[in-house]
Amino acid sequence: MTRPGRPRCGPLRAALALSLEADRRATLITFVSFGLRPTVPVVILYLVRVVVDAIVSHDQTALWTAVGAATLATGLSMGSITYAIELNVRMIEATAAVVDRRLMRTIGGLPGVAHLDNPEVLDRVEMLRQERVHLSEGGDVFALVVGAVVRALVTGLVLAMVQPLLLFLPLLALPSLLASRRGQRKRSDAVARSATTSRLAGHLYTTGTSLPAGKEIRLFGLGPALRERYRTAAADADATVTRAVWGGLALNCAGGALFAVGYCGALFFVLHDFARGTTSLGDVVLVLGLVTSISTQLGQAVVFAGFLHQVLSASRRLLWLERYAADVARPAPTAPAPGPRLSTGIRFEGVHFQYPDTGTSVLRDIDLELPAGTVVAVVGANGAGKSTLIKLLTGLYEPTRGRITVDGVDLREAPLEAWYARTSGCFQDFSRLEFTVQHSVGAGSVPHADEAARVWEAVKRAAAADLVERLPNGLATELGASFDAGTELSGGQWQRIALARACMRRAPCLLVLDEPTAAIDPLAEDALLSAYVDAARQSAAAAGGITLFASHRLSTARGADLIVVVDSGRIVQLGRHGDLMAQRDSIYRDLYERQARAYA
Ligand SMILES: Nc1ncnc2c1ncn2[C@@H]1O[C@H](COP(=O)(O)OP(=O)(O)OP(=O)(O)O)[C@@H](O)[C@H]1O
Repeated sequence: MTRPGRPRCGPLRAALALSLEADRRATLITFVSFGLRPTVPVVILYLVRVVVDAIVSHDQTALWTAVGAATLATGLSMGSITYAIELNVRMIEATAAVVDRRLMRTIGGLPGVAHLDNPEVLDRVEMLRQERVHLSEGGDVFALVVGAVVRALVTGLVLAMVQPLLLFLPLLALPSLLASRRGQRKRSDAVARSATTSRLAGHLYTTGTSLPAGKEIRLFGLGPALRERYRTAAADADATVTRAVWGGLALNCAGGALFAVGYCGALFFVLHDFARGTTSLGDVVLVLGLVTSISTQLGQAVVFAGFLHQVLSASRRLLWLERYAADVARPAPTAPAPGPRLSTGIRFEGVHFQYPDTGTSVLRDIDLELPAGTVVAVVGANGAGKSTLIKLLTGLYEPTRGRITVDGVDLREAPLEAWYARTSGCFQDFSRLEFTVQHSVGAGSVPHADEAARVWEAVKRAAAADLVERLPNGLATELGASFDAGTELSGGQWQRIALARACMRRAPCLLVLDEPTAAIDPLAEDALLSAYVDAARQSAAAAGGITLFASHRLSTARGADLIVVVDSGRIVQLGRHGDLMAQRDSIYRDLYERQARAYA
């Protein structure tokens, strides 16, 4: 597993940069406002001291000047708060959107999909999903911390003016703050330790509340078992974190007790000075007010320090993920981008493949030549390795050993994005993109997604015109439950939309169709497959394109130029239908005849 190197900037800077990127003006105003506002109560207490001393000494000018200044400070503070809070909320919302975009970009930018199989990456992504909110509050929390620090400094300064020894009082708050920091560390370590269990609990929750799983949950009476498994997983994750929180609380209490002793000492000290006549009544009022407010400030500082810790640990995770993405990025390509036309074809040379963090190879000793312009069928039993072969061909995974070449160029050396752009496909676990039909299909070629004529052409090539014509608003029909009045489609209808999406690129060098008709009725299946063979021939003529489909139904493979029979991760037979049927001890013929009898 790749270990990311050191990030280029610290977590605090990274968190602040997010707020500034989201809304610079709101962030700066929040800093100024939240940074200065906490000093207002200290200033007012100081003015109260002036008022008290002015009353004692009958100094009318000082009295009314101080009352006026206190009124002005309170008014300004009250007047500005609504505006500042409004901007603060705006800053948090805008930052949340920036964080989401960053996460989508980072995760979407990981080369291929192998990293999304990595449990450590999945755990970090899951934690980041949970902690996104802390990242969006980074600017806000930093402003609160700055405010607390400024207030502590001003309080210390004012106390020192009365009696320099009182300056030590705020210092007694330090152990409490350090204890809180340690407690927060324990908590976030516990969150990291329980990430896998939390991920499992999250999966169980999503399964228990999602529409697709709802049918089986009811039919099989899975609800109670699912809830019980969720309860156990959530309780496990929670117990780990709760233990850490209790440990942190004990430390906090010890720190708080130390401060309480100092607080009592300070009160005793000032009252003693007043009794001796070395401080004024105003000083006593001032010190009593400030010392009392220090305990509130301390409580706030502990909370803010906790918030800051959450922001920093979320920011560290984001930096880790970004660094990881940068470290696993493919080296600059040394081969040119594949051209628009395939001349010789694609070759597998001694390819082995093993999924990340698994001990077994699912593809072994694959040597295979797919000539340009051919229609290839990959057949085999469940788990034989058909989909994996397709994922390697499209560059979504890299071989663990051996190489795949396109017109003689090793795919690892070619620019991956350029190869993606020359391919198209419909995967077994195709996406149900809940957009309008136009955009759900058009997503197959983003530059042409808004061109209705181009989208219709793809819909027709996927033999899905009858489906789209029957929808209430044709191409403008909104699909899925994400829309208020979205049209829900059947499984087969969604697959036709996914197939139409695969047809948006007119002449790809490689078109892969993994079980393209699995959810489609047998009558439509025939029409669809002939449409594909026609399209494949056109693509072959235009771009030397290879059309490769994986299927369990061997009858669909009959017309292919090449049939690849895969069994337990190895190619066991290769050839045209007639040749394979004619071979002695042919696994293909055996399977074909058994299927023919079963479907007869
Ligand atoms: N993401 C993954 N991580 C680990 N193992 C995987 C993953 N995907 C597939 N496998 C394993 O790889 C093997 C081949 O799977 P693959 O999906 O390629 O088979 P298939 O021939 O397409 O099967 P089916 O006909 O059922 O779709 C299986 O044993 C499967 O358990």
